[in-house]
Amino acid sequence: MTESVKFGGDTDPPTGGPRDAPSAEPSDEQSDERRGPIDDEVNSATDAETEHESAQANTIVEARNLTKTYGSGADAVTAVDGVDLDVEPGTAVGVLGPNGAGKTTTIKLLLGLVLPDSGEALIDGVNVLDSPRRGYRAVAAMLEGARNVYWRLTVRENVRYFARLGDRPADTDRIDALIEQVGLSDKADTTVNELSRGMKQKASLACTLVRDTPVVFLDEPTLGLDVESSLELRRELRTLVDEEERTVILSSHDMDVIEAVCDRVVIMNDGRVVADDPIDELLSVFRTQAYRVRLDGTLSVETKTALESDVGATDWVEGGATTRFDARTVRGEQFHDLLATIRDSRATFRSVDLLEPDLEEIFLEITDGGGEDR
Ligand SMILES: Nc1ncnc2c1ncn2[C@@H]1O[C@H](COP(=O)(O)OP(=O)(O)OP(=O)(O)O)[C@@H](O)[C@H]1O
Repeated sequence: MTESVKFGGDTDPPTGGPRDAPSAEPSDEQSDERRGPIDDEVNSATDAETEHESAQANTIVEARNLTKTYGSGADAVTAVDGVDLDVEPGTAVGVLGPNGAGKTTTIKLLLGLVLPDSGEALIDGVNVLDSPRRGYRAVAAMLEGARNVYWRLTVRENVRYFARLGDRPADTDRIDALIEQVGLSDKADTTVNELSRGMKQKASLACTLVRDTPVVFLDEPTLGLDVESSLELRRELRTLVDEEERTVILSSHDMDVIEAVCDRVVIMNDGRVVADDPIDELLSVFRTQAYRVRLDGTLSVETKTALESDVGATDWVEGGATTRFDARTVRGEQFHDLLATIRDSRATFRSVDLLEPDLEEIFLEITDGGGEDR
């Protein structure tokens, strides 16, 4: 969901004035999720009392020992298990993990959409459960793709509607610019239910970004987008962080998106945070350098087997008198061993090129294979 209204793929258009508190989207999670507009929020005096004196002065999103178990007894599933998180303003944090790792539940807990069994979530120092209205003022979120937008409204009507929910409503130019940015200018006056899935996703994104909130949560933002739109979105998200100092927290299975957008990566597995590092550090800690090797000549079966086990040689391309392979896991001095092995063979080097480290390999290594269904 994007934010402040009740969502549904084919819900009626909003008829009343905008409300500025989110509600959970329709789902089978009713017993666990907060429902409906949050009318019971206490007044600002109580808000002040509940305001968190953050130990981390420079933190805009905080999770403190968040834990959530769905179901009970033999059916109990601990989706989130003691998650701590501190996010600095003006950074982009990627949340990675295999299916069922607890990413979406963590985001819903941070948004106050799911009630934790224990722990607390704070946005801009405000406890989102105690003071949802104040917490949500700082946040826009897009969960589960296009379920947040009103399908019977046009793209422009949707974006305009969500724009009005902000403290500083976007003007027509900004609305048009956002619609153009997500590549929907020629569909601006088309009702959302006439759009393709990818276009619905784009409309949903425009609605999320239009409120100019300091914090933006995006769950799988590139799902359903074509390559060009996905690249454009990465640029847009990075601009939000670099030029507007907004904080972006996104979950994605798309490693390229995470690498392109995020300063930091949180990797989850079985409801726990198993790695939380600046992206560069993560890449270098696990860096086994990868090289593409081109040879004149061919290699014996024994040499190939040795290269496969020693330096992760893979993707063999052997044609006539040439050989090409990628050595995927070359650590430090192993590079010299690789050179020596080739020199001892009948082949000679044509070229050796450094390959970019692959975040996906790192992620799979950390999560021990990444779960059954990946
Ligand atoms: N409403 C619910 N009722 C019962 N179990 C749930 C509910 N929501 C999530 N779960 C379970 O909690 C665990 C974590 O789910 P969650 O959706 O948070 O993971 P995820 O990392 O976002 O997964 P994915 O990458 O597949 O979206 C899973 O085992 C899931 O089946």
